[in-house]
Amino acid sequence: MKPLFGKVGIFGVGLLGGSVALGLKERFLAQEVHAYDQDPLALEKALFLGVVERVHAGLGPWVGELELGILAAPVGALPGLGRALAPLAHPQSLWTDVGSVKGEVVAALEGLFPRFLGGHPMAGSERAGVENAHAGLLQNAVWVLTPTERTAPEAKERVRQLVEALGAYPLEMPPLLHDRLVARVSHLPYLLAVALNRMVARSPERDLLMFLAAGGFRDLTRVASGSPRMSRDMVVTNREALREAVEELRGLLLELEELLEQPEALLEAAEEAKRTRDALPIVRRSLLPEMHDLVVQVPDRPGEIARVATALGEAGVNIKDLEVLTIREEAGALRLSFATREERETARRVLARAGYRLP
Ligand SMILES: NC(=O)C1=CN([C@@H]2O[C@H](COP(=O)(O)OP(=O)(O)OC[C@H]3O[C@@H](n4cnc5c(N)ncnc54)[C@H](O)[C@@H]3O)[C@@H](O)[C@H]2O)C=CC1
Ligand SMILES: O=C(O)C(=O)Cc1ccc(O)cc1
Repeated sequence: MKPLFGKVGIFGVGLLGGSVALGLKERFLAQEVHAYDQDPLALEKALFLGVVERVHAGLGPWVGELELGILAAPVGALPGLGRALAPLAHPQSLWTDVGSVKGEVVAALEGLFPRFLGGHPMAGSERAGVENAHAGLLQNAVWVLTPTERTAPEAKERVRQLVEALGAYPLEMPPLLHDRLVARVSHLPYLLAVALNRMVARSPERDLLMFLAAGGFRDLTRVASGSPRMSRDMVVTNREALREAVEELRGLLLELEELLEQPEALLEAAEEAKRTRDALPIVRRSLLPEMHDLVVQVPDRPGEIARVATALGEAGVNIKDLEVLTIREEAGALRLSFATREERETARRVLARAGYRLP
């Protein structure tokens, strides 16, 4: 059977580029996957890890052989990369990107390639580089696509096919709406993570603070561990929308500061926050069908996940998703997801009988 695409090129083979390449490979979606990166070490790793078939340290005639090109370098590098690629690209070739910001990027790229559609997979991790890439990163992820009046309908159809074939859910919206929304749910949280870490780093009590930082600080600041260059480009390129979001947050913080003198009103705010947070479907999997979660406390020692999985397996209960919630060193918790309420209740009984604590 013929794969969905002929030769595919990945431009910037880091966490995202590598994950797309692995998805193409695992699902037999491309005849051959080529990669270009400005960092020779990234290319070496991509080849060594078997993420792509061919690597190129420079752009050249090989680009003209591609049916599909995917730009996966940091947002600030995308327009320049596009300008270097456009004269080499086949006129019929299809182009897309995975950049975290769409307005400026789409405006720059859609003028360069006759068949272009901007994209942004809402999936990621706080680890950078191709060595952390895996196809599962994109599976079940919401993948925003940002067509404009200039987008060729057939280009849109082909990129949608790509996204669906990679196991993700395409969601269309205009580029600027995308930027306003992700400013609030992704870029502002990143900036906050930088601010919180900066507060600790600059404190004369830095060492003590580091020692005391528990789950809350870690959870809230996780995204600061990602690629600094990628994240810096993301917030700078989306600065207009982000400024608005920062302004909104500033107002909210002032409001909450005042509520410190009104405990009843603050309790209401806390309850509202809990309702909102608890209603998030499943973090990073927002358009998935409803899942039924169970959190189980486990001692931090070898074999615990296996014991939980075996107990459930023997009872015929299928675990659909699993997340390790590393809260403390001596104990942690697992979030287990099941397809049905019945399976979750069976799991609850099985694990309680096996002596596990279910908070
Ligand atoms: N990290 C994440 O969680 C997510 C990132 N994105 C977007 O994906 C893109 C890539 O980010 P990551 O894979 O996380 O970063 P990364 O740092 O893991 O990989 C970026 C790669 O691009 C290469 N690169 C930099 N400048 C280049 C240039 N001018 N030409 C060719 N290659 C170049 C780097 O050497 C590196 O190998 C960014 O546009 C980012 O906004 C989108 C969704 C999630
Ligand atoms: O790890 C996470 O949860 C993230 O939120 C990472 C991330 C970084 C950049 C994006 O454009 C999208 C997601």
